[in-house]
Amino acid sequence: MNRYLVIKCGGSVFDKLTPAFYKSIQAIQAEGEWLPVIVHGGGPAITQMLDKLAIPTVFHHGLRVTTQEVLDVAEMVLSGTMNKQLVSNICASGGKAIGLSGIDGGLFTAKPMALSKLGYVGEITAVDPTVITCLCEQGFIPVISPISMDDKGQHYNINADQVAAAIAASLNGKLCFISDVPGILVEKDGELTRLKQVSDLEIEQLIKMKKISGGMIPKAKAAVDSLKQNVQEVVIVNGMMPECLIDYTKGVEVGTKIFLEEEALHA
Ligand SMILES: Nc1ncnc2c1ncn2[C@@H]1O[C@H](COP(=O)(O)OP(=O)(O)O)[C@@H](O)[C@H]1O
Ligand SMILES: CC(=O)N[C@@H](CCC(=O)OP(=O)(O)O)C(=O)O
Repeated sequence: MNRYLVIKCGGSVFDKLTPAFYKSIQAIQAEGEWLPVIVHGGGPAITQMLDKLAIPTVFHHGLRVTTQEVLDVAEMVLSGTMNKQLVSNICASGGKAIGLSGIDGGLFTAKPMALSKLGYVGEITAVDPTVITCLCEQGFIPVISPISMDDKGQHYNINADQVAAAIAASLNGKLCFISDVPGILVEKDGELTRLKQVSDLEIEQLIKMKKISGGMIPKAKAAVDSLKQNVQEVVIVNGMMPECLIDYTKGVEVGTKIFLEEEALHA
């Protein structure tokens, strides 16, 4: 039984996470059943810094078009401000957190994404989780920024949901996306309703029908990809409910659970 719980903290919810949330990460580790590993984003903070520097922000299907100057800002914000803030928040709540990016310890490598108009947006080519397992075994909580490089040393900006999926797959763990919404929402009788669970095929349809849009597109796709790479379970939950993580580890139904239709048929 593999015990890694990868928790992806979205930039959308970062400012709203309370000390109770960070304490819950530390409590999960102390309880002993799960080894927490944090992957974080920081999209809104990158956009804010780009605005300050009068550099335009362009997104294509939920991914940031990344020129060299955008890459410099993304790395500064993600591996600098965001990563250290998250590490200090966990440490202040009693946990022993340590910050890393894909570059550190050769954690994950990247190549440019096929869509050339995205610039220095990377897709992951390999993950070597050794540094994570070593840190977790020593009682640390790794906090990972989604910046990496290729074999020539070129750095890339990678969507944090994709990084979380690849890390969870390499650890054969569970994956929990913490966002600013209670899960995947769809309109039902004029009201936005949370889907308790949703299959890969339904996600494809919802994206086609534009009922899943913006940042939820890479998240939903990363969730499906991770299941195809043997991640045990994936949920999207609301970080504004600090008890959501503890509830999840106790088996309480929270957020939206993603599943593969094919596996459900054979279950
Ligand atoms: N069907 C949907 N259900 C829920 N959120 C959606 C949906 N379609 C688009 N979104 C948007 O996706 C956002 C979450 O993605 P994103 O902002 O990238 O979050 P994060 O920073 O947590 O990765 C939500 O705040 C919401 O605006
Ligand atoms: C290529 C790409 O889009 N990279 C993201 C990396 C940060 C991220 O994913 O942040 P969230 O989790 O807050 O969305 C970006 O530049 O915004």
